Amino acid sequence: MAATTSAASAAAALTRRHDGHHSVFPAFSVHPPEPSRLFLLKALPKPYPFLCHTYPIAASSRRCMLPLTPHAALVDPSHAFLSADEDKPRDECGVVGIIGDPDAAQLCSLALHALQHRGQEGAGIVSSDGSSLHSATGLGLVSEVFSDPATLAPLVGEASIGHVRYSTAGAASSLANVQPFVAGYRFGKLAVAHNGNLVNYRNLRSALESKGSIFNSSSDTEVILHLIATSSSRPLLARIVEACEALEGAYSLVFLTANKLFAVRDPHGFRPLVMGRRRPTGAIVFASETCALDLINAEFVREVNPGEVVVVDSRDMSITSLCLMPSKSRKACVFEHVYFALPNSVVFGHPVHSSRYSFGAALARESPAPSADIVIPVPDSGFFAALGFAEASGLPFRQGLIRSHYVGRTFIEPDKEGRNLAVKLKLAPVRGILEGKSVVVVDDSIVRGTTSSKIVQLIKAAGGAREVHMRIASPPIVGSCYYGVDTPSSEELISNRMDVEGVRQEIGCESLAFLSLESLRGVFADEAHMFCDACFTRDYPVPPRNQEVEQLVEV
Ligand SMILES: O=P(O)(O)OC[C@H]1O[C@H](OP(=O)(O)OP(=O)(O)O)[C@H](O)[C@@H]1O
Ligand SMILES: NC(=O)CC[C@H](N)C(=O)O
Ligand code: SF4
Ligand SMILES: [Mg+2]
Repeated sequence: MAATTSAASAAAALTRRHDGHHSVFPAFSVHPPEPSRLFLLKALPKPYPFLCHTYPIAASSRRCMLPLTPHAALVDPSHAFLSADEDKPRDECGVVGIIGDPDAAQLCSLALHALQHRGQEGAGIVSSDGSSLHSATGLGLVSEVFSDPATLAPLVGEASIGHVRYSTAGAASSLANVQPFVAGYRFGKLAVAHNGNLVNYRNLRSALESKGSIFNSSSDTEVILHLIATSSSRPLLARIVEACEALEGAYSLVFLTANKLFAVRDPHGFRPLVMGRRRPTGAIVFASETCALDLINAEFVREVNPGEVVVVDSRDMSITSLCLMPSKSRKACVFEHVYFALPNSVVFGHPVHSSRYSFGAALARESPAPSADIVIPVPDSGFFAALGFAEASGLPFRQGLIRSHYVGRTFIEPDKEGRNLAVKLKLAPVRGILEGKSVVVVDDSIVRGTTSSKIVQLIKAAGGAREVHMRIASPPIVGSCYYGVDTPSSEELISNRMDVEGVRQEIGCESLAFLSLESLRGVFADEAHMFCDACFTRDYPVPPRNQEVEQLVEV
């Protein structure tokens, strides 16, 4: 009975992803601002709470106007949004910034849709009409948050920033943590969207709180706004740089004011951030991945460089670029290429599909499976590595697992029963392809091993395969990430608990091999030292800071 209930709840939870693949976006039309909407908190019907805000820019008080938007007030505690599946490396956030286009917010929503794979907990857009900021944020997928054209309609203006969230710090289910954040400070309003994670945010927050700052969210990102607001530097650019100098860890940021868009990348360049230009209007676009540029007809111009601040002024569309932060060794996240980014994106100057293909080909050379009959990919992110494996080994490539389009990248269900069902719902074996065969199964990574062990069972029991040889197109994950990927704690990582033979036995396959670290690095050749691979090596470019800052209790 309990199992049935658990299975039913897992199925219900999983199918909530359905809308994400069949969303209908509103036509590109700019609605005139409605004066009655000023300062109007607009709560749309469940299942997802929403917020629409209009912020006057002109405010200039002697004190900073923090706290931030009063999102928390609208959170319905009874609404338990998709809690994250702790079993997976959760995706990370995606950011977008557009300036110089009359359809800025609509384009932003499309770009966020292209970045949906980077975060599915919440989405938001803030626009500027030159004097006011307008904001809409909500929990859930982009298609859910912006399903009603009335949510986008108030987001007028020719500039906007957007965010899709997967939390690294601060509760996933809290609307208060959904970005972009908007804050008032001495010289007006400022919005920010952040991809990454700050390793020293607890210390920064504690220091700010001891000076009187009041925080509205539990997200690390909020400290950035407080640092900017409390900076004594001028102009805003100098405040942003001063704030960033206090940050440790990973941050690809976009900021929006009444008439400026800022794009900033941390000095190591952990997370991607690219700049493009829309062909039809000449609008400047910033996005986490090039797939977002492609969708909105923007040409790739270049990456925002590590440590760089790019400022675009809407009044004359002038672009200023400053490398103001002290230079540090480049440490681009290699896991973007292994798993996170979409294969049609070019990340850190390398096409993702091509690096995944090369990982698979290298794996075939160093760990072949000569007795196997066919190679099958674990969809989606194992696809190109499996293709590379098959072509390098001369084995036929077959689609032996079909992936449901209605189940997202990650899914909820904290208990084992639910997880088993989740894999069953997501992946189905094709018996006609697998029956009686010796099969090489290629996936991009193993985190806790749940997916792999369930796949082996599926392929053998339901698919009728004779043998399963697992090949993983990345090295064993032995360390948690502190730079924007919410991997489980190191104790939960299966390769941190046992050696390859132990993992093989746990998964139940005939053979198991991971790509070696040397081969992973070999794919990037001379550039390998410019990549972070700490989750495979525990060689952390920025030391993680685990110390908890004592919570002060007022008596
Ligand atoms: O060892 P585990 O804890 O099971 O996690 C590893 C699996 O999770 C990821 O897939 P995911 O389903 O998140 O996304 P995808 O559909 O994009 O491959 C990854 O590609 C592996 O298949
Ligand atoms: N994955 C991310 O980039 C998350 C951004 C931010 N640290 C948050 O938790 O919201
Ligand atoms: S630790 Fe791993 S996931 Fe995190 S930034 Fe480094 S390579 Fe990427
Ligand atoms: Mg997968």
